[in-house]
Amino acid sequence: MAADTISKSTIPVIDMRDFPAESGKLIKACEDWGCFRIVNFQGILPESLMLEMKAVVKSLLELPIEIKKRNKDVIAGSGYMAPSKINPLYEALGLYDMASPQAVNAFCSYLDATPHQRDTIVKYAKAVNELMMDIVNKLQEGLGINNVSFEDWVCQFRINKYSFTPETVSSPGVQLHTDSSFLTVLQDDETIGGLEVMKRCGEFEAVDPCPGTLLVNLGDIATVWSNGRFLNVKHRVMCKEAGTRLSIASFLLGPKEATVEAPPELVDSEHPRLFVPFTYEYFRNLRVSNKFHTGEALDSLRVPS
Ligand SMILES: O=C(O)CCC(=O)C(=O)O
Ligand SMILES: [Fe+2]
Repeated sequence: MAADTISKSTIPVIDMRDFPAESGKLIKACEDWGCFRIVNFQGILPESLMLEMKAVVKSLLELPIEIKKRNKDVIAGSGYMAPSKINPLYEALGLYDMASPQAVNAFCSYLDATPHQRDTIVKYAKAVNELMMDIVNKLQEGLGINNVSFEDWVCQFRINKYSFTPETVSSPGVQLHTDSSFLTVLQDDETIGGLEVMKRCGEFEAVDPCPGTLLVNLGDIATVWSNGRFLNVKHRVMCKEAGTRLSIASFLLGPKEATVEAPPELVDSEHPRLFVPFTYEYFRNLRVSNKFHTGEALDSLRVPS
């Protein structure tokens, strides 16, 4: 797909087959927007697998609530989220550590998944992880950084369902937030829109559906790792039309045990280290226990100036 056939929206579009030519545009997208759409990644994640995964997600989210409730948290907020007072139109299932066969097995067993559904989840997780590694390597090349390995970083899935009706038009689907992750690969709905990203100036930009492409959002950990260069994009979902919106978010969270810190290439006397090193687990607990949704957790982790 050619980059210039994509939507009216001005969100940057990155052609994954056109590197290093797209490198400057990729880094600028991370700095100015904290998000971008990617095209031409089908060699890693074929469209047929994206559609198959969407069908699996749809049937899992249609299970009776008693079954969905068996998908318990492994870390704060990683399991089933029922519709709530704050987000009554929204529910989600989650799989923490999608690269772990035991974690995938537990998730599938609790939800009585069929062998075909399990197989699709495993294939999708592997492809999305490979795509994430491709993206982070392109980011590193763009910044002139070598040798940082992201292989042991934990990945989490969240599959989201929004039940929109004519009566709920203009209501929020999911409240304004940043992702806690380094980056999020989002397979959004093919037809039902509603996602909005906040630009640096504070205005919202609608992210229109664009089947066969993926949206990449940068989260709080990207801001820390890039020593403040990358924007942790704030975003929300609004009900714009009646219909069911289904999205699949795959989060590259942080290292399993090591601390998150900017690589030395991004730190010098003109760019002093902005954040103290911390583990992802510490950060996640800080965010969840204080109900920090839009990056406020980063404030208390700044190096005193
Ligand atoms: O459903 C969407 O499009 C957005 C989901 C999202 O922002 C998230 O899961 O963090
Ligand atoms: Fe998000």
